[in-house]
Amino acid sequence: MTINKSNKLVVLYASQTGNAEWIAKSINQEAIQRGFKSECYVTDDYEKADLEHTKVLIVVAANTGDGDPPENAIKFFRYFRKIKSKTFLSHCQFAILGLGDTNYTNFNNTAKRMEKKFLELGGRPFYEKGLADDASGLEAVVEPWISNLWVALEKVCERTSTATTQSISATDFSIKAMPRNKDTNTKEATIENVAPNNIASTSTDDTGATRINHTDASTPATTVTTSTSANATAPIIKEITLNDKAVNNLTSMSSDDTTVDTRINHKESTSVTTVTAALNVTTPKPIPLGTPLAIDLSTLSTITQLTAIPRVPSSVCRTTFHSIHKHTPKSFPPSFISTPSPIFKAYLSAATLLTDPDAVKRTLQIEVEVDEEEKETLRFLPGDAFGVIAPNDDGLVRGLLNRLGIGEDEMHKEVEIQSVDDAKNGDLPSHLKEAKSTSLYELLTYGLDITSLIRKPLLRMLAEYAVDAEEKKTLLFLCSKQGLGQFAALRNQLPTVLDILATFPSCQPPFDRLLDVLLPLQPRHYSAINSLLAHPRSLHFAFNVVEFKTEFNVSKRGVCTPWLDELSGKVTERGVRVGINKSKDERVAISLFLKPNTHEFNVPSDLKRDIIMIGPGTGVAPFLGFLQHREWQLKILNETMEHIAHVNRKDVSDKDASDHNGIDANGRDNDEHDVINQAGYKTTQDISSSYGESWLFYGCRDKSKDFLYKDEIEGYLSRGVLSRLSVAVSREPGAGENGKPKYVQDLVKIHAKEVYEMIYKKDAVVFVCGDAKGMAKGMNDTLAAILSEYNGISHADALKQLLKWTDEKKYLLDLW
Ligand SMILES: Cc1cc2nc3c(=O)[nH]c(=O)nc-3n(C[C@H](O)[C@H](O)[C@H](O)COP(=O)(O)O)c2cc1C
Repeated sequence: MTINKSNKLVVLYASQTGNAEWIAKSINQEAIQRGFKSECYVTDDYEKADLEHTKVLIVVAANTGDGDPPENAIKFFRYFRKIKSKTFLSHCQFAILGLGDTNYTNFNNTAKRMEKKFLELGGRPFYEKGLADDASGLEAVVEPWISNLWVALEKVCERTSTATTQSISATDFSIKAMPRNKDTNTKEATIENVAPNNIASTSTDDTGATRINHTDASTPATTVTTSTSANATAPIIKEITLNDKAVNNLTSMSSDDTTVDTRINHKESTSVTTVTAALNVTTPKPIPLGTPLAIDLSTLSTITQLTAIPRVPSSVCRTTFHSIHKHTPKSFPPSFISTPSPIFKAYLSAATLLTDPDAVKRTLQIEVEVDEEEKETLRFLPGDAFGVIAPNDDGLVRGLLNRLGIGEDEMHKEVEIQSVDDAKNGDLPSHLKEAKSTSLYELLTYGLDITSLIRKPLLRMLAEYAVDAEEKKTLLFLCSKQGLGQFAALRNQLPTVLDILATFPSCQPPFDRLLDVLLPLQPRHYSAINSLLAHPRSLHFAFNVVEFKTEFNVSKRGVCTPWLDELSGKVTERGVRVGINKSKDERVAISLFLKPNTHEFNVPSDLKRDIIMIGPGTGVAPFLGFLQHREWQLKILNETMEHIAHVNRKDVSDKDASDHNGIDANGRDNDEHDVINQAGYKTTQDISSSYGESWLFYGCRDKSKDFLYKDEIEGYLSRGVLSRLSVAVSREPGAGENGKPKYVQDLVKIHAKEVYEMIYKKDAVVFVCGDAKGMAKGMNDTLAAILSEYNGISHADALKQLLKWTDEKKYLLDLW
């Protein structure tokens, strides 16, 4: 069937964290610039897109969870699931760009499912599907896919107007190779204008400014950057003397974001000297300046042409200052934050350090509590996920705003984010649509991701603002095909936006341009690890505190976990539960929301169901909740049965179950008769013969330092709530040799036959919780190998069987 060229194109996106939205909108804008009539919608707005009449469709689709569609595509999938007509899309030609990550078992599942469904409904691809991989950098697939899309699109879609061109074309941008006038391999940054040989020492004064004192006494001291912390109360005294070697070998210096160390970056190598100065620790942290990054530019002078440079991101956002007055937040957290369920407040009530202070990772359990009148808000089972709204680091936010030339007063003024084209407010990125009453400080604190992997659109935009020709060239190089390796090396340094700006000091972009290219700050997700049956007003969760040094010895920290660690007072004693009992006015509130668990990674309601739990490291945490829940389920069931034995049935049905927060033994709303019926028990004796078999596979590095919840687990084992425990210790001598297990998958392999029998003969549910990158994939392969061996099926069929079990809730994964 021939289809006449369409005069309209629809671009849809399914996006969880903003990448797919950004890419889809860029495709849409470029299509318009190229003269196509294009419209862009989120997948769940399929009605607006009028798919029944759309002849040319492009979809950019990301994933979340374990190959699940993003939240804004769930309605879309539901809608399509119901459609059975094989000609529903026969009028439509489509192209799909998937954004996935090969660290996950179900790589690009959303894009693959979409393609399958579109084909079933008669749709025809006009351009081969692209499957980008976040593990190696989305750009590697996304950029060529978009570059070649236009040729394919010409064949199916009419241009309705003449194409407009940008000053720099998308491909084959040439620059004249210029001899480099500096022989350094790294860019000079914060002290660019100071001759390195003329530096004797640097000092930071009480205003937070860094001064460079010169060897030549006649040269007055140079002040590098002045950043005064508004609330600085005590002086910061910091004097560093550089030895000759350091001075001659110096290219740049920077103040560390977190430790207030001064770093000296060297010319010849990527090594960095860190000088820690005497510091009055009671002083507020100075505002960071960012850390200039090492970039190997040795090949740049040999390149005559840079190709595949992306277009300059369109200008979409405009900040409007509404008054000279300070913004007074009307809600907390800010209303521009959108979450899948209502945000509620819980108060920090306790913290426990689960690891030895010497352990490689610091693992914490945090407990938060809601007020008595709010306890109905808490509806979850152990294993259910919830999100935490965490702020970006205050210093980093101020540092970035200062770097952009925005002072203390201005950063707190009342602003609204609008579209540059007033008529097109719908074009605003989703996360800024509700930013109608906020401040620049609030936006950077809660709305924008300024610490995650940097993306080329940021560099491409900055290139437009680089006054220094060398910097502009470097930025374009990093965006180009020729600079792919250097871009990856830059990313590996895990720069913040401030670090990027410190590396390119001549760039002074307007704040609005950052809004155009930065993705939304994401809530952080954790699994609930307690049972409401045991703690009706509490939510407990455990995590590793993300703080580490990069290979360049630069300190890095996560957004949420160090914040929670600090809020809870950085507890130091292992295994001691430290209560945080503050008065009502002084309590520390955390903003949370419950996240519907699409896979039902929860303890089965039937106590007799056998379960296999596989959770190394913090992956064990929800299983502690499973065991706690089972123990309490039994306790409640026993109490209830006794009650029934003594009271007549009518009285029982009237009884208020409020002893347990009005929830049943499964943690859900129910009355006690239902509970007993669901559990399938008839008599008290029946209940006490109770638990199904439960087997926990756990893994840690060093039993003495990071065996999390050791006492609790052994307690469950001794009380019969847990039937079996197998532990792999990866850093034990001989681990991984001569059949000695190193990881949990090795343990499962050793017990292959018993695991198989439990799964097949006893219909056990298998739960896997933990790292998606190494463990979950290894475990999936191990389980497939077991099925393949004992069932006599191929490995591919075994993998299919596991997928089927996931659908049937018999093999459940909670991965990150
Ligand atoms: C929590 C989480 C789960 C993910 N699960 C998968 C997955 O199962 N399969 C896959 O291919 N990619 C997975 N990804 C990778 C995303 O699809 C990828 O990072 C994509 O760029 C995100 O695009 P977005 O920002 O538009 O949501 C996952 C990413 C996250 C953060």
